[in-house]
Amino acid sequence: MTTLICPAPAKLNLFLHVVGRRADGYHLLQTLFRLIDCGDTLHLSLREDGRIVRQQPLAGVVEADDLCVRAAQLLKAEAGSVPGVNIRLEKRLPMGGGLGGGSSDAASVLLGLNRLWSLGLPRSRLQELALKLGADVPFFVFGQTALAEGVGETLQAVTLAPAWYVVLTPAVSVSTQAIFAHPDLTRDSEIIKIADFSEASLFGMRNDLQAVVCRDYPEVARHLNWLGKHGIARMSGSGACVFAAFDTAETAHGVLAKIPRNMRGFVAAGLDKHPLYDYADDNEVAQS
Ligand SMILES: C[C@](O)(CO)[C@H](O)COP(=O)(O)OP(=O)(O)OC[C@H]1O[C@@H](n2ccc(N)nc2=O)[C@H](O)[C@@H]1O
Ligand SMILES: Nc1ncnc2c1ncn2[C@@H]1O[C@H](COP(=O)(O)OP(=O)(O)OP(=O)(O)O)[C@@H](O)[C@H]1O
Repeated sequence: MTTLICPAPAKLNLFLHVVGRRADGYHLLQTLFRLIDCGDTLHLSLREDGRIVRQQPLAGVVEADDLCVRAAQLLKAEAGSVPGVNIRLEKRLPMGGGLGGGSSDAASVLLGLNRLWSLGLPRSRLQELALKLGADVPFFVFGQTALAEGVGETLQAVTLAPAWYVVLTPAVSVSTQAIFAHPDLTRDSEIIKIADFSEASLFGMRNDLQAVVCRDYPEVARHLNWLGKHGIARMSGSGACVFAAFDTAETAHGVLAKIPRNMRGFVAAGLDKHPLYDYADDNEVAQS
């Protein structure tokens, strides 16, 4: 049986500013996404009967809501007749962790099936489909460090220096929807000119979701306080995970080695390209 093993790397939001709100309630953001070399793994095996089958349960997520299954169904609706697939997910990323695990799984299914089913869809079309699954999914299909605007669908590639991140994973799950709906959330950060962005300006930036998450989840505040003693600590996405960047792997591992016994975390390197980047074509003509 043909099986593709597809990594689904996590992301960090190196900053995240909420700059407005759309009529439909979705928030307008400016954020800097970076992939890291840690994530879930998907096993996609070709079936011959056209069915999309999830091979293991996922805690708290019924099959119809599973972003992996929804991504495969979306691609099937786009492509028409397809062979079918068995989807097995090795889940490592915390759910509701702000690392984009579910979004990355969905993007890896889109990219993986584009290859497994020989669809030849261009990246631009896969990004449009990705947005139907969630605001973070287009970034993973884009597959490079990116400044994002809108709800996350307008993406511009940027180059960053190599970095190693200490990521702490508080044992709480934060609902993205609840944080964006929070009455105390500030939604009026000044819009930055993307052309003016430089890596040095990251120091003055923030995650606008962090204050409300810290108020409702003291565990997130505790992890930020500890990490803040060793570097510039910030929350990723809508939390709960927090991170700090270091110039060398050794420094990052040195900090991780000191974490208190009642905290968990890992070190991951910044990734410049998605491992499945080549599974989508950037040449629009390729589709015919
Ligand atoms: C916080 C981030 O992770 C930053 O990258 C994303 O903005 C969230 O992206 P995501 O997890 O893919 O979120 P979605 O699944 O699209 O949205 C979950 C819920 O969060 C709210 N939501 C999400 C994104 C956004 N820009 N504004 C919102 O208000 C909406 O109520 C939505 O129903
Ligand atoms: N395959 C999947 N993996 C993880 N979560 C899924 C999946 N399918 C659906 N979900 C739902 O999506 C929710 C968000 O999961 P995810 O792991 O992407 O959170 P997150 O890291 O906080 O995301 P973000 O950074 O985008 O806010 C989960 O709580 C779960 O209900």
